[in-house]
Amino acid sequence: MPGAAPETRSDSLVFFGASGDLARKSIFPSLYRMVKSGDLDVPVVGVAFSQWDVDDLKERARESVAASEGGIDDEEAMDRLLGLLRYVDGDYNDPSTFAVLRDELAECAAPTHYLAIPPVLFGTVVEGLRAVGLHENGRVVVEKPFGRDLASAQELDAVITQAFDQPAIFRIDHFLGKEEIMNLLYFRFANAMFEPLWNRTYIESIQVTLAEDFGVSGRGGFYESAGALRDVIQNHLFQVVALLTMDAPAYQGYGAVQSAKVNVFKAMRPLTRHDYVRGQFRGYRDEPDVAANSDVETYAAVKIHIDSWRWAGVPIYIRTGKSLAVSAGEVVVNFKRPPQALFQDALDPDQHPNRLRFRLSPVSEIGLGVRVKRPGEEFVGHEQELRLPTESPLEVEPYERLLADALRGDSALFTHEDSVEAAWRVVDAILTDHTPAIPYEPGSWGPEEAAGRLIGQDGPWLNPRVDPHPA
Ligand SMILES: NC(=O)C1=CN([C@@H]2O[C@H](COP(=O)(O)OP(=O)(O)OC[C@H]3O[C@@H](n4cnc5c(N)ncnc54)[C@H](OP(=O)(O)O)[C@@H]3O)[C@@H](O)[C@H]2O)C=CC1
Ligand SMILES: O=C1O[C@H](COP(=O)(O)O)[C@@H](O)[C@H](O)[C@H]1O
Repeated sequence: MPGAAPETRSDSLVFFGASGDLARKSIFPSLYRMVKSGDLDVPVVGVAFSQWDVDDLKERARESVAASEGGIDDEEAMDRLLGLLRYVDGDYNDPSTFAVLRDELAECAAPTHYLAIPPVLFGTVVEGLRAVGLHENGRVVVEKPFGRDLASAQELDAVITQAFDQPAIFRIDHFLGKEEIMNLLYFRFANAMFEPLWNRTYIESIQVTLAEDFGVSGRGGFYESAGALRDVIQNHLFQVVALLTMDAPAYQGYGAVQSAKVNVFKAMRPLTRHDYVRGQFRGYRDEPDVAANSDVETYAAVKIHIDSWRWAGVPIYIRTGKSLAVSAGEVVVNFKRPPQALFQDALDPDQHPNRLRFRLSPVSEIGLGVRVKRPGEEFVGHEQELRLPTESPLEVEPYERLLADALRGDSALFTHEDSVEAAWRVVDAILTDHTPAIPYEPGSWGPEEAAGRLIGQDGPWLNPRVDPHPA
């Protein structure tokens, strides 16, 4: 029997990968916040292969929340979270792990299984659940990347849909649960003033940057099997581009947003090696679990073409990298210059066009870059930016939002298989047909070639500025 009806509220959360990096960084703090907000009051079964017991899991949970922003500010809620935790130890390749899990879930009729594990094990875990009947009346939340390429994504989908119906499959992309990314959709379609300009007639180019000033943080094994293109571009940053460039949804409701996003991926031209620059920070090969001759990219920059009426001829540049100069996420929409050089500074190549800038992290902000006249006799101006901080202390963390939605059976903010496959179609060729990764210095902005060969005349890259004391 297939998985749960979408509207059923889950009565337990099974959390595969409880000893992992994501669990420590994000999931325990989110579970804690869910307990505080009343969104989590069901047993949480952590599963890992660390030879832990439930006390080790509780210790990890406590440490993880204590180290997160805000720390433990409600001891009673922390105790409630600890009281919900159960633990199962075992290898996912060993069927007995799932038999033990089934016994642990004996009292639960509708579990949500969350797979925060290495992507190569997604299929193994789903088959393990199915073998012991834990798919019945259950749902599954699968981390990204969903597959390694188009063919493996289709194979994975076939394995998962043997166990779970599509409405019980939640493909998570935590960027879709970020306030500043949901705001891209809201900002575009809640304001009428930008929509007439949002096309090839007025927009010259778009840049999307996700820079991180840290390396692979002990995740060398994972990174060796992924690389920056699979880790971040095919999923998180493509979702950002889709929200930025999609047509208006045809009706109210998130189903229409899903369709509009798929249309963007379908209109993206498949990338070739000429649209792609790869880099690797010096020192990556010395990381644990990284091959001494690894060619895996820790930096990736691509030039996207959307062959649609709206976007024909507007290049969209996406880049991401580890060990770059700063940690920041930003989108810059560059508008075209005025059609005539009316003022004497208009021919200055350093004069910036109008820009709309969406700072996604570390703080969120929208900036509108315009030129204004400098006081004086001359008609000479400079660029000023209207800055709108959009950060709020009340923000819900992405995993808090998305896991609560999954437990409720609300799949609006999760990706669908057609989107995943359409996105793989765009990058499929360059996963294997590419130039070697170019070494770059940690703390830099990545290989020069991304500035030269890739972006060229459409540049320069606009590097996000991180204020030490943001306004
Ligand atoms: N880390 C991040 O910043 C983010 C990660 N993700 C996604 O989350 C997923 C997990 O990533 P991450 O936490 O970094 O990965 P880690 O490698 O840190 O953690 C993997 C987890 O899987 C467990 N595991 C591995 N092999 C087995 C096995 N054979 N049997 C049982 N358990 C096993 C590990 O257990 P043990 O250590 O006990 O062996 C560990 O708990 C990935 O899909 C990733 O793309 C998504 C967003 C951000
Ligand atoms: O999925 C991933 O995302 C993080 C970046 O997400 P953020 O919310 O922490 O900005 C990235 O560091 C990681 O490599 C990747 O697996």
